[in-house]
Amino acid sequence: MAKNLIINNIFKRNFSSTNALSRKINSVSVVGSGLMGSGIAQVTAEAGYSVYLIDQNQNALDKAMKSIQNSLTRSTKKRFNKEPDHAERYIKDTMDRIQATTELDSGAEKSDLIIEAIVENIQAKHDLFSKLDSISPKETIFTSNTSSLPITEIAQSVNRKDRFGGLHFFNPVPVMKLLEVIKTHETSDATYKTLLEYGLSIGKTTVECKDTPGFIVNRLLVPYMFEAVKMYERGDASFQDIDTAMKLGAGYPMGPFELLDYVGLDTSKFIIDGWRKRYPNDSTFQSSPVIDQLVSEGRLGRKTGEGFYNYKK
Ligand SMILES: CCCCCCCC(=O)CC(=O)SCCNC(=O)CCNC(=O)[C@H](O)C(C)(C)COP(=O)(O)OP(=O)(O)OC[C@H]1O[C@@H](n2cnc3c(N)ncnc32)[C@H](O)[C@@H]1OP(=O)(O)O
Ligand SMILES: NC(=O)C1=CN([C@@H]2O[C@H](COP(=O)(O)OP(=O)(O)OC[C@H]3O[C@@H](n4cnc5c(N)ncnc54)[C@H](O)[C@@H]3O)[C@@H](O)[C@H]2O)C=CC1
Repeated sequence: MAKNLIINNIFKRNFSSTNALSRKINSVSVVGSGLMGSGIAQVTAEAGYSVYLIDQNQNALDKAMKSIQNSLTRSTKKRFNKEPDHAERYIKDTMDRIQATTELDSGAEKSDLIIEAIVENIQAKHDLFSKLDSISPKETIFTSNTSSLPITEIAQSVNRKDRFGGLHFFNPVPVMKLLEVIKTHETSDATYKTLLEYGLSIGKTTVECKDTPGFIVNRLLVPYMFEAVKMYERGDASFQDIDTAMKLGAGYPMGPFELLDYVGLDTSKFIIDGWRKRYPNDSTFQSSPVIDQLVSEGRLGRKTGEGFYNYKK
């Protein structure tokens, strides 16, 4: 009941403010098939869209398709508990809706919506979007799943600034219910409405965000996580005890170090390095010698089997 009320209120708020017509989305390209892109492709395909999952790296695509299959197996086990045939068909139908490819053109030429989930680097994102701008139909809407870069800055590389917004998902995408939908000064009402509708169609609860640093969640979460790292680096507490304290004392599902490993230490480093450059006088974003060291050793967290914790055992 309470959940429906919240969703209804979100509907009212979202749709009362504009008469703009949204655009129908049939086909979605997700560029970047890592941790986030694979989850975004999965939930989009589960909602019935036809999905192109695009990556420059064939191994990453193979790994993504395996992880989607595993995730679907996990979630359908409970959902279709007494109907294993339904579960099997659901998984097959969902997988069949996803086309994995290294060819950017093949998806971009046919998609109504493109969701970018590549590495957190402004130059890489600019290079990608300027290519996409030249090959995609002019109506196609572009979005970024960036954790920390301003959407307005990413959109500088394209002409269609009215058809550009942010769709910020949370990890693990199939489980986390929130979707931050970001509007820049140039995002049109029709584009924004389409993005909100897409979010609801994949079963997420949407929140409306301005293009402010870290949007809502990361503006609060990133400083907290880096305070935890500094506490550990000062020797005030072990990282294991900080995790235990925040789980049992503050009710978080994961402690900050477990979460850093879960997000990926490379991505976390990209975020903090980027914010330090942008806000050089803010001590919150000082570099972390411990994270720099782990990243230089290739210990990137769960995805490599080791970060603060060891997952290989
Ligand atoms: C600079 C610093 C860095 C900044 C970071 C910025 C990054 C961003 O831009 C934004 C982000 O994403 S921040 C990260 C947000 N995510 C979190 O905080 C996750 C916290 N952890 C959790 O919620 C649970 O531990 C979690 C849900 C993960 C696991 O829950 P449990 O510990 O209870 O474990 P399970 O019992 O195994 O799972 C619970 C239910 O979830 C299902 N599940 C888990 N993973 C899944 C997956 N990958 N695919 C499908 N289903 C999955 C699992 O099956 C289970 O379902 P039920 O059996 O139905 O309950
Ligand atoms: N890891 C997390 O918890 C979250 C990350 N994000 C954001 O999502 C984006 C992706 O993050 P992750 O999935 O964690 O990264 P990841 O490192 O797991 O995956 C990135 C993928 O992009 C591919 N790639 C890189 N450049 C490419 C290009 N030019 N064309 C095609 N593919 C390319 C790589 O081969 C790799 O497979 C970043 O912007 C990150 O900030 C957002 C929310 C949560």
